[in-house]
Amino acid sequence: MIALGSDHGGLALKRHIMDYLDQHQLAYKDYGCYTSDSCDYPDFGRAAAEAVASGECDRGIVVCTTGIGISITANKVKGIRCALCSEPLSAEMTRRHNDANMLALGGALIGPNMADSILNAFLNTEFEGGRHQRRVDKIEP
Ligand SMILES: O=C(CO)[C@H](O)[C@H](O)COP(=O)(O)O
Repeated sequence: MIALGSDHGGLALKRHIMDYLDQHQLAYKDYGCYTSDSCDYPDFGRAAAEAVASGECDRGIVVCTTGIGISITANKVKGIRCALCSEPLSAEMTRRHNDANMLALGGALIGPNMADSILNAFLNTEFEGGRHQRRVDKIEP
């Protein structure tokens, strides 16, 4: 189960991501926002991140205009490792090395084809463990 969250600036890309997940028969829960009315990204980034941290969802994907504010928000939740990615190699590497459990995207920066490439990498790459597990264990204060 994938937790989704966005503000108004990420809503269009989040809707594209929902289509992608539907096409790949991957289940998701949308923690808002639900309309294009101006809203506050921490409300929805935190809700999605808490769903991942609690185990209710396995991974999360969050979107705001730049992806920055909503990734900062998600990373304030204990247990969340949210990676802001603008190309697929970063998405692959953050899974392999950081065991990222959330992905952040910028709705104004990422087109649909690039989003699909990033999603393919994020959702289909396994954590390598080993020395990377030791480092991930040191992240939480
Ligand atoms: O990217 C964001 C945060 O990092 C927000 O989407 C952005 O700040 C929203 O701005 P506005 O209210 O002007 O649409």
